[in-house]
Amino acid sequence: MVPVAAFECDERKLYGVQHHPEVMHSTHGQQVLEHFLYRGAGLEPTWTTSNVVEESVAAIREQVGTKRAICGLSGGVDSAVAAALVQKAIGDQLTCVYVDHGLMRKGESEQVEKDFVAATGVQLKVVEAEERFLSALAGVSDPEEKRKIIGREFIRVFEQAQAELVAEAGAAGEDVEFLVQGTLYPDVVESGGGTGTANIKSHHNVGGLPDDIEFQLVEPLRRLFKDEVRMVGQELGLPDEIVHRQPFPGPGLGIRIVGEVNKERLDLLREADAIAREELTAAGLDRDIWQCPVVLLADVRSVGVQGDGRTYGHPIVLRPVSSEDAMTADWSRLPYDVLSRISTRITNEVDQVNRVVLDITSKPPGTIEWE
Ligand SMILES: Nc1ncnc2c1ncn2[C@@H]1O[C@H](COP(=O)(O)OP(=O)(O)OP(=O)(O)O)[C@@H](O)[C@H]1O
Repeated sequence: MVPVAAFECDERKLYGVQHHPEVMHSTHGQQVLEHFLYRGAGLEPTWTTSNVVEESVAAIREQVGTKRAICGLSGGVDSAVAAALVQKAIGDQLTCVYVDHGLMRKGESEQVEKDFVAATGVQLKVVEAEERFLSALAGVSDPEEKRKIIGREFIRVFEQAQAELVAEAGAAGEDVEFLVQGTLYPDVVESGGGTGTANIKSHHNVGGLPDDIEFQLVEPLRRLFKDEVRMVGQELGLPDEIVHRQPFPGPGLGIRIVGEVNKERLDLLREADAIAREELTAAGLDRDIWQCPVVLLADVRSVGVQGDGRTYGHPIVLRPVSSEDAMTADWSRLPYDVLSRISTRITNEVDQVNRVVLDITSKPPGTIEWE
């Protein structure tokens, strides 16, 4: 971390550094970089969230003009912040679409439908599609099959909503030409840096948005990293639950039920997951863990004893992990008393669950999600 050489060059000093000051755990890494940029290279620290917001708003207005735009909201940070920025720039020229597939966690649809709308004033079209998704998933337990079905249904539903909006706007003599995407800088790098009219991130869990769409993209987060996106979200006054949401897969709880997915099982899992999240938050652990999938082993039963009787119920798995980038992960060493509270509450409060187990596998070999 110590500078190993300093050259005179163009009246400014260039410092050579021996290792990776940008990596979060490098001691004094931040200081070394600040020194290099502000003193060595003579740059000014002008990056502030309010500058970023101002500049993005101006750029979006310039790009979209008087046309209309749409944006799919997933409940995740990226699309929420992207939508909030675009809303700030062009107001009611933007319409957001939220597909409620019935696979969200407890309270998440309300966060999008009520809290996000209240914080931003955005126009939102909600598509209630729970029944459609659940009937498409009926009888399916293979994980890949589930993902495909959810992705396929999502695209169909989204396309339909999109077509309706385009038709409504057309009837009013307006054009919908833009689609807002929450593409971040790492996505840009990953996909080779190109820009243009579509090729939406192809690694999407949900299957992504349709790739034959004829919209121009508005991607206000293209130059930001995740932590910067959260800062911008905060600056825009978005609810904490959205800004600090941990990663959650597009197919939602559909891939956290090992076995067939149905409403009853989803409700059980929603309860168990809500308890785990509540206790982790109460213990102040949200920022220490990367995410904590809660999984229902619907195809497994074990014997238990609750009250006066014998039970034959399902196990719930807790999968708390620590990670920097989700490529590798380690299981989080959560305090025993926190684990104990979660276990006691889940077995007491969630019907048909008589056992809570902890997943202590790192990634690799185990993935973060079970399916
Ligand atoms: N339920 C949904 N309703 C409407 N749009 C959605 C929904 N789920 C996903 N999308 C759209 O598809 C994009 C990709 O979905 P994915 O779940 O992979 O998101 P992501 O890349 O993790 O970003 P985010 O943080 O926005 O969720 C989202 O950014 C959003 O625009």
